[in-house]
Amino acid sequence: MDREHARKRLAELREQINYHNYRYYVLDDPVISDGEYDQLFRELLELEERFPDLVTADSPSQRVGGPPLDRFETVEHPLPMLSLDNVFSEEELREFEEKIRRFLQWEEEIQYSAEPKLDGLAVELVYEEGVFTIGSTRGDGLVGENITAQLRTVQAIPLRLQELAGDIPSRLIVRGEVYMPLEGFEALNRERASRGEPLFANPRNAAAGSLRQLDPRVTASRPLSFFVYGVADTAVTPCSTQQELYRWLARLGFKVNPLVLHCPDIETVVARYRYLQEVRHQLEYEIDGMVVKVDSFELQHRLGATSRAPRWAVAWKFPATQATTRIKDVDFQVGRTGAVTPVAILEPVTVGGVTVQRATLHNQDEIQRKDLRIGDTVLIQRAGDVIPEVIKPIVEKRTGQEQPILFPKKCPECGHPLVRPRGEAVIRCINPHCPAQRLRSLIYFAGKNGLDIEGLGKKNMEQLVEAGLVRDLPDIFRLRVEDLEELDGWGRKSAENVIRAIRAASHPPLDRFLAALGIRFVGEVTAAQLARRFGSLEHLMEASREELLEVDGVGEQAADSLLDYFSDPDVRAMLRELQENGLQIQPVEAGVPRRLEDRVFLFTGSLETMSRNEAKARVKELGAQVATTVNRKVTDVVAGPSPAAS
Ligand SMILES: NC(=O)c1ccc[n+]([C@@H]2O[C@H](COP(=O)([O-])OP(=O)(O)OC[C@H]3O[C@@H](n4cnc5c(N)ncnc54)[C@H](O)[C@@H]3O)[C@@H](O)[C@H]2O)c1
Ligand SMILES: [Zn+2]
Repeated sequence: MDREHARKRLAELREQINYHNYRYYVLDDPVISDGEYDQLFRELLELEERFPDLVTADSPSQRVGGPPLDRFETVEHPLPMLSLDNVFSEEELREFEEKIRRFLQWEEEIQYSAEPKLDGLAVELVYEEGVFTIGSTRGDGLVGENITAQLRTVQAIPLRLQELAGDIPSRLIVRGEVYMPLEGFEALNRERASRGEPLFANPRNAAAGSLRQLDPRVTASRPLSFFVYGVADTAVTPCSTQQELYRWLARLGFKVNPLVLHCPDIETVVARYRYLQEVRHQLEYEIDGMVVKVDSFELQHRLGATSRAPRWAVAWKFPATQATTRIKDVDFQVGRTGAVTPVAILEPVTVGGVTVQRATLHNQDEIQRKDLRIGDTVLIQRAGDVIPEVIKPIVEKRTGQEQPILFPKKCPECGHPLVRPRGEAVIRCINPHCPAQRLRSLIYFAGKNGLDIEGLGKKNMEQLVEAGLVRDLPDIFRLRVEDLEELDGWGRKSAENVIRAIRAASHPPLDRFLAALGIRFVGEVTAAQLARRFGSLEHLMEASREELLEVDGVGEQAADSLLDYFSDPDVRAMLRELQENGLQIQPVEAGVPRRLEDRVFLFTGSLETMSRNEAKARVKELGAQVATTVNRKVTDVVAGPSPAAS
């Protein structure tokens, strides 16, 4: 690019970034995702590096955040509150260390503090003689908003420091992040949607919007919390490293994030990043990366800062989880239980390295609450293995050409009229012979949560159904090697393997078999309780409504669903046929002691002697429940030997 082009592009970028800064920092209502913003910013930095004389004083690269809102009084920060430079790969992290080494002419190992990068809002808290006096936002780094009254409502912020720590400096200025736990964020957005108010794009914007409320009572009603991560001036503390500082601050009564880790070298930092990336979706709050800080205060002082960020710290961002794209159309999918789920067909977009073309819209109510339309530009999110979802429309991008999303009246698979049972959010096809439900029941029955028949995954099952070899569950047990080996891409060997796997899976214990049937409202846990209470399929099929309701975990809906299911003559015929074709259900000893009842397990990392799925099945057999995220109900955490697990 020549100079003239660069000048033009830079002006464009500055204008765009300033607009997005305004949407983000002032309105708490961004119109692009953080990942997209980071790309613009990166392009700006790269161009400015190539053409240093084109850097202007008002460039976003020279500044922090946005101006304070004039509805608040301002607070001048005694020492500037800076941003952080970003890195996006291990290579860039190592360059960061190299730069430090050159700057300091330092040969020895550099020690670090590696910390979750909390996705909230930076605040500064001033304590005079141990008493909280002034609290402010970062603002533009030099001047922030006075939100003392609002911050007083945040329970995790101590109003008075504990004196246990010995001498407290007469004036102590701490900094940290106010954040909104995910559960509270989701509840807040649901509430806002039901009142027709605009949704927050993420917990960060929700936290910022909640803190910058003129009426502190509104702030008090929002679930905010706080983690401390530094002080303005380390010289007033008795500490000489970041780690000592955290221990000291904890003794004063501050909440320090439990995942902060002291790293003796850069290798440990890298391992820690991988670890945090693995557990991030199990945390109760959102993190968008890891902050790496040089541990020693002496080195921090020698390194100093630029006008925008300290040289002794860097943010290593996680791959993005959000992006913006357009809803081209909406598809309606019929699930195993007949539920009809609207799925947005998207303009393909990459999120964290994966191309996303579809996202769930959940149900009609969600669509209405979020006010989504075909043609809308939307913010989407793909977090972990979870199905991508549409967070909200970007209303600013509407052209007037958007179309409402209309639900079909008839099942897209079988044409049967759809119904919406009273009190339910979903619309269903209740035709028990609906082909969509059949196929999905078959897939579920043979899948991981069912009999787990190796070689009969989704793809193969679809092929068998298409070839007319399987229509209903009993057909699985009628399959012969000769039928399978003829199929496209099979052959003798794989046919034999699958037949062997079917035979091996044909003696399931009653609870497993029940779960595999995929009866509505009867999940694994309920299936296990039912098996234990009734012992055999015959007894269960004869159970009355009252008897069913006596079983733990069986409510009215599950009881009705079971009665409906077992009273259907087609189902009875199907169950008989299954057994005639070689399926032998193993009775379960009624009333065996269940040693882990009332316990809730959480597994993280890979385990040594069994797979995670195996371990989960094991504890469930013993009566425990399994959680997928850290929450208050969890009683036991089983962590695999991840190198840096804390
Ligand atoms: N979507 C948009 O339109 C838009 C617009 C502007 C900014 N942004 C987002 O904001 C970022 C820039 O914001 P920024 O200047 O606040 O920088 P930043 O959020 O990337 O990093 C600095 C901030 O990290 C926070 N932080 C969290 N944990 C920390 C810890 N353990 N130690 C120290 N600090 C910690 C602090 O609040 C600090 O101010 C962008 O990279 C982008 O993700 C998005
Ligand atoms: Zn149907």
